[in-house]
Amino acid sequence: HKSNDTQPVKLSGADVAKHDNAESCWVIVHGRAYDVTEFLPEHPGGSKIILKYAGKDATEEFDPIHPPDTLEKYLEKDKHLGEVDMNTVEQEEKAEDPEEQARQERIKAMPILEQCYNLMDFEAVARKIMKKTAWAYYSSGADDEITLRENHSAFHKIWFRPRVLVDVEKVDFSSTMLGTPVSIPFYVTATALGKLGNPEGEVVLTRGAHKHNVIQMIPTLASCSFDEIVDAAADGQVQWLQLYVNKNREITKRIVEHAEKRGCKGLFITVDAPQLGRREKDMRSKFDDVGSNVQSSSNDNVDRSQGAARAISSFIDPSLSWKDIAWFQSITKMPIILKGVQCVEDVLRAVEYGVQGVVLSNHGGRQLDFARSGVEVLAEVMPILRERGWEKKIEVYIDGGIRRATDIIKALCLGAKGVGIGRPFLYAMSAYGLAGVDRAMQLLKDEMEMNMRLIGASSVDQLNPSLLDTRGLSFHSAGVPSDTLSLNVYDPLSGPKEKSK
Ligand SMILES: Cc1cc2c(cc1C)[n+](S(=O)(=O)[O-])c1c(=O)[nH]c(=O)nc-1n2C[C@H](O)[C@H](O)[C@H](O)COP(=O)(O)O
Repeated sequence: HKSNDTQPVKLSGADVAKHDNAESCWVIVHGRAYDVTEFLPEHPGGSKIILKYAGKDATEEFDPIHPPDTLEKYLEKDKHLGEVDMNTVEQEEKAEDPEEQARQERIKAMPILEQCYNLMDFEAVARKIMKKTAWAYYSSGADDEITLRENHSAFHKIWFRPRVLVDVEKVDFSSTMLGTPVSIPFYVTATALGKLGNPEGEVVLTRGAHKHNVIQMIPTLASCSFDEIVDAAADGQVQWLQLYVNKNREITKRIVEHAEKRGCKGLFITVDAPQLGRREKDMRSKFDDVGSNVQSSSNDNVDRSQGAARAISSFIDPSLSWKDIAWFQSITKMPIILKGVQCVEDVLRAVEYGVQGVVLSNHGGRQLDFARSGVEVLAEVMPILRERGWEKKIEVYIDGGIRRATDIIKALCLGAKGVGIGRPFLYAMSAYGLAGVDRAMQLLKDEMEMNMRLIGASSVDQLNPSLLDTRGLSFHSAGVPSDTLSLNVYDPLSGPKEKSK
């Protein structure tokens, strides 16, 4: 399309609308048209979701799931059809969606930020005001969400043995992680699809992490591109990379080398997700979102019924194993940390393979249900590392269900170097943007100072196992099922007989 003054003529909405089927499928993203006909069968999210926007503007659906450079990177240049005159594109009449109207009303009535006094308050607000699909993706855990809930309740099985008459006038809860000084021993863990909750996505977390001098772990499956997230960091701000290992090792090598070149100070290889877990809230909401036609015999070659998670993770390599560690050590100088280790045997192997750290984690309860909480595994691991004199050989982190500074203190008393926090910052960002993330981090710092003072510790190196009573930690008390049959026929003891009349 060239006009006589060699300015490319923009495509019209009508030009694009003609290509609205599987035989010829054009979509508009950010004002530019793309021919995705040949790409349809390869789309990890299946062809149906693209065909829903065939001949139309797909920007709104595209943005939360795809980093902005996706089309640049993965769609051949001859499929880039050029600019569209957006004035000629018919904007979809959004059918009045009562649920969306109700959500908008809830947003108008949402509490002001100052009404949030702890991390769970952000979850309460987010649950009310987030889009259903976003809430479903962030909040869901695998299967019956037993581990999701156990992550939080495990901390309720640990009690403090505080010491008194310790001078706690000055409390310093700063620490270091992989050699980087941090203001408080938590980091923002990797959580995918940040733009589902906030249109700016992960860069909001970058700014919050900078403001509070904590580390951000950049997710492989971020909505923002890796470079956008690194560019959003301030000079000297430390970030780590969370890596899902691709079946195509060349792609993985490129990602790791690029991350090191851009200054990442840690490579966190996710090892608990050879396949992403079945998160049923996410799956259900995905059905509503694209209509149940996905249920029909969809000819796409990807099972989209697994919700967003499965759709975006078909590249992950389930063959990853201990023999690959040496290869990673050969392609990067970054410290290597295995994220998602869940028993002491694998921590000992990690030490033997020479990695610098592990995160004891069950992926926020989103992977194997009935996996134990990170803090319970921590209590299993540290005494054995100490027994072998290995506790200095490796940095041990935990994540999952950390919602209070007392959770952080319990982890550090048991020997963790620090903790990762996921959902609370997603909810804070989704409800209140950067101000929300800032407040959430500050609330944790305020709690940390008070609780360190009350436990009788003025710095994190004073936190030790003697300050805890962990005897209840490994009990997973489930009520004995009631014995209904015999109860029904059982003849209870009867008390003293009344006098006969
Ligand atoms: C909440 C959440 C967690 C995800 C996450 C996405 C969300 C919305 N995603 S996921 O889509 O694949 O499951 C990732 C991810 O990209 N990579 C990863 O290593 N962990 C992922 N995690 C796990 C995360 O890094 C922590 O292990 C977990 O969030 C800690 O639990 P809390 O959320 O309770 O703090």
